Amino acid sequence: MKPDIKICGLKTPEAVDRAVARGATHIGFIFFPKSPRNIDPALAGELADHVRGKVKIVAVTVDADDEELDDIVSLLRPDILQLHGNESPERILHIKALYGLPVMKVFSVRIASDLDRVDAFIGVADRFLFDAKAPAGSELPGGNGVSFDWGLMASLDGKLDYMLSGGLNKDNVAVALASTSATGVDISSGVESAPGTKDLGMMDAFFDAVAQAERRSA
Ligand SMILES: O=C(O)c1ccccc1N[C@@H]1O[C@H](COP(=O)(O)O)[C@@H](O)[C@H]1O
Repeated sequence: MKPDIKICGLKTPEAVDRAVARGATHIGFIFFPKSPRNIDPALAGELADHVRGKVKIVAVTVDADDEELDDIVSLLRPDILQLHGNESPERILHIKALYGLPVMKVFSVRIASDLDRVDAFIGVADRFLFDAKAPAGSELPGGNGVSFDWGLMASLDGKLDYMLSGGLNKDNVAVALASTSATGVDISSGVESAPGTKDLGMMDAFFDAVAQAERRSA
C-alpha cells in the first residue's frame, strides 16, 4: 500500500509547495518555541491556505494548554492535531471534545517498555506516531534526527494504524517501511541542510526513495 508521507517543520512557501507537488499526504507545522522549526500560528495559517484541501494540515504541539490550542486551531485551521508531549488519554478526550479534530498521539521510543502505555490510548487517539526518544541533553521532544529500533514495533503490528518517524532519510526509509507495518512516514531533519532549513533537493530525494521502496514492495 502507498504509505502516507508527512513532511514536518515547514516554514516557507517554497517548501510547502514542493512537499505538496511531490505528493506529501500531510504537512506539519511545529508550535514549540525551543524548536528551530517553530512557527507563528498566523504565518502557518497563511502557508496552509495555499494548499488547503490538497494535503492534510497537521499542527504539532507539545503539552499545549487550551489557550495555546485555541490560538493554533483558529489561526491554522488544522485537519489533525499531533500531540507530541505527555498528554494523557483524558487530556486527549478533552481536546477532541473541544475541537472535534482527529488526534495523532506520539510515543517516544527507545526500549520495549516505552510501548507499555499504548493500549491505554487505543480508541482514544485516531492515529499513532512512533518517534525516537530524544537523546540526553536535547531540548526537543522530536526533530532530533535519531532513529529507534524499528524491531520493537513488531509487538504492535496489526493492532494499530501508525506512522513512523525519527531519523528517517532517503537512505533508510525503504528499510523502515519494509521492516514495520507503518502506514506512513514522517520526516523533518532528514530533509534539512541546517536545523530548521528545508532543502528542496533532499525533499525530492526522499520522495524518490519512498517511490522506489513502493515499487520494490509491489
Ligand atoms: O521538529 C521539531 O523541532 C519538533 C519539535 C517538537 C515536537 C516535535 C518535533 N518534530 C517531530 O519530530 C519528528 C521528526 O523528527 P526527525 O527530525 O525526522 O527525526 C516528527 O514527528 C516531527 O513532527
